Amino acid sequence: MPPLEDELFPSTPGKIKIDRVHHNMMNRTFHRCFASTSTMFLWALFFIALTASYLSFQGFVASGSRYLQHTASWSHGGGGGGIGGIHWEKQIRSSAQIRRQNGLSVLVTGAAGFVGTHVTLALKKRGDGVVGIDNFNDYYDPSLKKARRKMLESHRIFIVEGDINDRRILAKLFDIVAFTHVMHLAAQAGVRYAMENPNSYIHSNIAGLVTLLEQCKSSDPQPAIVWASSSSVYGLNDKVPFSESDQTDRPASLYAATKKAGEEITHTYNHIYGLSITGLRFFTVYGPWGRPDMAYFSFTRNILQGKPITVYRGKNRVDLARDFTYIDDIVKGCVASLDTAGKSTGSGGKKKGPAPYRIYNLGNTSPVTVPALVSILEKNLKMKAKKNVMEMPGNGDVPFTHANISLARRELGYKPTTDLSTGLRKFVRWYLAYYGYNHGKGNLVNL
Ligand SMILES: O=C(O)[C@H]1O[C@H](OP(=O)(O)OP(=O)(O)OC[C@H]2O[C@@H](n3ccc(=O)[nH]c3=O)[C@H](O)[C@@H]2O)[C@H](O)[C@@H](O)[C@@H]1O
Repeated sequence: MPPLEDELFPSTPGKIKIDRVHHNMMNRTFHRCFASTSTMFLWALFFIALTASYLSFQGFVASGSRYLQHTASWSHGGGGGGIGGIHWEKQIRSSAQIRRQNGLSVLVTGAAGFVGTHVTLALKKRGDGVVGIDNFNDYYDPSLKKARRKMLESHRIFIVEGDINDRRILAKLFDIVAFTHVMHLAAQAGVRYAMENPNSYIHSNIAGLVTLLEQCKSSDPQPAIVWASSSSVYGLNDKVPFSESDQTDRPASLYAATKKAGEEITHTYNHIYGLSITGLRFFTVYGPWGRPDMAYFSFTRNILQGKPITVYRGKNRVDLARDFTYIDDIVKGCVASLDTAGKSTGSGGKKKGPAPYRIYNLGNTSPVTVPALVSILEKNLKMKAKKNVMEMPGNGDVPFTHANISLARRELGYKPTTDLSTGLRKFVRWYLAYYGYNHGKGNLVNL
C-alpha cells in the first residue's frame, strides 16, 4: 500500500513530494511547496497569456491575409475588369447608361463569349445600357475572349471579370444598376467535353444559374430574364422538325441534361417568384468571333495547317446533319426576346401575379450535313481537307437537328436570312483577318 501522503501528493513530474522526515521539516517542505506552487501558478498564467496572444496574433494575421486576398480580388479582376472601387463603379455606371428613349438596361452574362459578345455589341449600338460579366475561363483559348473584350471596350462596353457563382459580385452589380433585363449566356458549352469535365457543367449551368436567379428574384425591381438553352434538349427525338411542344426527356449528353434542368429550374423561379423567363434553344450557332471548340472552327484551323480532320458518321454510314444558324440571326432573336419579354411580377422576393414563361427554337430550318460543311470550307479556303471518316462515338452527340421556328417567327418576328455558304464565307474572312493563314498571332479587327 502506498503511504497516504503519496496518495494525496502523488509523485508526478513537476510536483513536490512531501518529506516524511519530521514535523519542521514537513512545515518547511509545505512552505517551499506552497511557494513553488504559486511560482508555478504565475508561470502558468504567463504561458497562458503568451499562448493566447500568439493565437490571437495568428488569427489577426489570418484574417488580415483573408482581408488582403479579399481586397486583392476586388481590385485586380484582370486587365480593365478590376472589381471594386470608385473607378470600377464609374465604369459600370457609364457602360450601363441608356442612350435612347425607352432603352433597356441589360446585364449580359458570358459577355466575352461568342454569342455574348455579339449580343452585347448589338444592344450597345442601338443605345441600350449594357454591362457584361464573364469569368474568362480556359475551356478554350482565353486570349480570344480577351480580344473580344478589347473590341467591346472600344465601344465603351465594360465587362466585369467574375463568376456568376459569386453572389457578392452579382449583388454589387445590382446595387449599382437597376437592370431591367438579364441576358444570361454564361455557360459551360460543348456537348462532348461533358465526359471529360462533368463538374464544370454542374458548376456553371446549374449552380451558377441558381445563384443568378436568386439574385434576380430578390432584386427590386426584378429584371426579366432571357437565357440560352440548347437544341440538344431534343436529345434522341426522331420526329422532325423539332418543336417546342415536343417532349424533351431523353437527353443524350450531360450538357443537354443541364440545359434541360435549366429549363425546369427557371420554370420554378417563374412560378414561385414571378420572374419573367424566356429560354432560347440555339441550334449550332456559328460565325465570326466564334468558338474554337466547334467543328466549323477547328476544321478551318486544321485545313489551313494541313492537319487531318475527323468527320463523324452515324449508324449505317448516314451523314450527321446540323441546323447551323448564323450568329447575326441569333442576335436578332435574342434582341427580339428582350424587347418582347413581359415584366417580372415579384418584389421583395414575393410573386404578385403570374409572369411570362416562354421557350423558343432559334434555328435556321435547313439542316446541312457535316461533309457538306467541309466542302463549303474547302471552297472558301481553296484547300482540300484531309478527312478521317469514322463512326460517331457514343459521347453525347446526336445524329441530326432541325428546328421548327414558327413560334419564334410568330411571336418574335424571328426570320433567319443567312444560309450556311454565306455565313461560312463571312466566318472564313474573319478567321483569316484575325489569325492569318498560319493561325499565327491574332490581329484584332473590328466587326
Ligand atoms: O445547338 C446546340 O445545341 C449545340 O451546338 C453545338 O454542338 P454541336 O451541334 O455538336 O456542334 P459541333 O461540336 O460544332 O459539331 C457539329 C457537327 O460536327 C460533328 N463533328 C464534330 C467534331 C469533329 O471533330 N468532327 C465532327 O464530325 C459533330 O458530330 C456534329 O454533328 C455547340 O457546341 C453546343 O454548345 C450547342 O449547345
